[in-house]
Amino acid sequence: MINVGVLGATGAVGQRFVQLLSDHPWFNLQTLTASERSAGKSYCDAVNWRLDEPFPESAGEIIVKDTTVDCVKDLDLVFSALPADLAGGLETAIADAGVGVFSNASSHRMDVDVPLVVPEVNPDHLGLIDVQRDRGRDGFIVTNPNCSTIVMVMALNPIRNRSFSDVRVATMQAISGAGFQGVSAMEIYDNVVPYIGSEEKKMETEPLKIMGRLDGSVIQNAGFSVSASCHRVPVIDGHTLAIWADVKEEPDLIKDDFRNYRAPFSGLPTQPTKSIHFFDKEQDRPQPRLDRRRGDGMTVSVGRVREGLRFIAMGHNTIRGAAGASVMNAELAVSKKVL
Ligand SMILES: NC(=O)C1=CN([C@@H]2O[C@H](COP(=O)(O)OP(=O)(O)OC[C@H]3O[C@@H](n4cnc5c(N)ncnc54)[C@H](OP(=O)(O)O)[C@@H]3O)[C@@H](O)[C@H]2O)C=CC1
Ligand SMILES: N[C@@H](CC(=O)OP(=O)(O)O)C(=O)O
Repeated sequence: MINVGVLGATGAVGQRFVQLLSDHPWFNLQTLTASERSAGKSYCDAVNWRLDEPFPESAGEIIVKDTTVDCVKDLDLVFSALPADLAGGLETAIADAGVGVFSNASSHRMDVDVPLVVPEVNPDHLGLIDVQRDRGRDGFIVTNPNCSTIVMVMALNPIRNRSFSDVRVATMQAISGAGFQGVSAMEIYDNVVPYIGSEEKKMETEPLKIMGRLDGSVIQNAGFSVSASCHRVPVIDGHTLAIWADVKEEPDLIKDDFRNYRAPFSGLPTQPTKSIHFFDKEQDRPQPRLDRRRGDGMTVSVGRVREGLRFIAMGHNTIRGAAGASVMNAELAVSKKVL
């Protein structure tokens, strides 16, 4: 077993990590950290459990620690669900101390030697870990993308060999994406908020790195551009995206791409049987309430493929878009014997 910890274990993403790791076949969940407000309490007393899954009793008696390098330096790896303003310095220090860091936070995503990985899309980018090691780092940092970006690149992946240069996307993002303190009921009930800070820039830059090519020790960005408009809607979990791409081929060929898509590997514990669920006939799918739990929250659903090329993609933002993505990245790294 590989000994792991979760940083920011009491938050929206941290709770998902604890849920996914409390009974994991490869990872032994040893350490949970949060702010000094939670430190010293048992996890069951510190956390306000808000997931639609039973509380994992095996984690309940773990004493939550303040988030420091010292309290995780003896672990093999940590999963980070820290706020981005804290994650930058702490993740660097933890990786330098010899621990593998799998992070959800945005702080290191665009660092030139840090892989920004979606396992089905760019597994080879884990090769950047060697670049970190070559410059003397004992541990390493691997990041996963922004939750809307993940859904988009998963949906573009089956058609990546069709040539496109211009991608446009409008998002309808769930409330849980803003974290537990993020959006008040007065703001979101009976409403749509057409602004999510920094989200559009992330969606316009991260996909180019993820779908780029690892050339020696450098990522060559993909050769398309993205224009994004991001919106918060009154949905608890599940980000829905309307995507336009300037693909020339007929929609029937593109439907075959989605229908026939298979992940390039199999057997990781968190990997869904189907990475993409394609709605061939139903005109009113995917929908977050009906489709977000497909593949235990790890499947991205695609539908309404029309000429243009226009289609809809939807995925669970705190599972496929965050904690599940990071756990699967770690499983991929273990399977590639990176640890
Ligand atoms: N929500 C989502 O869908 C996604 C989130 N992310 C990223 O994941 C990260 C976590 O997001 P989310 O879970 O939504 O955030 P939350 O606000 O729900 O949780 C924040 C966590 O960080 C801890 N924390 C806060 N301040 C400190 C501090 N000073 N020192 C140590 N720990 C602290 C909190 O502990 P305490 O309870 O003690 O305050 C809590 O465990 C962010 O970087 C976010 O951008 C990425 C993709 C998707
Ligand atoms: N901003 C995203 C969630 C998030 O925290 O993303 P990032 O890790 O890129 O800041 C949302 O609100 O749905």
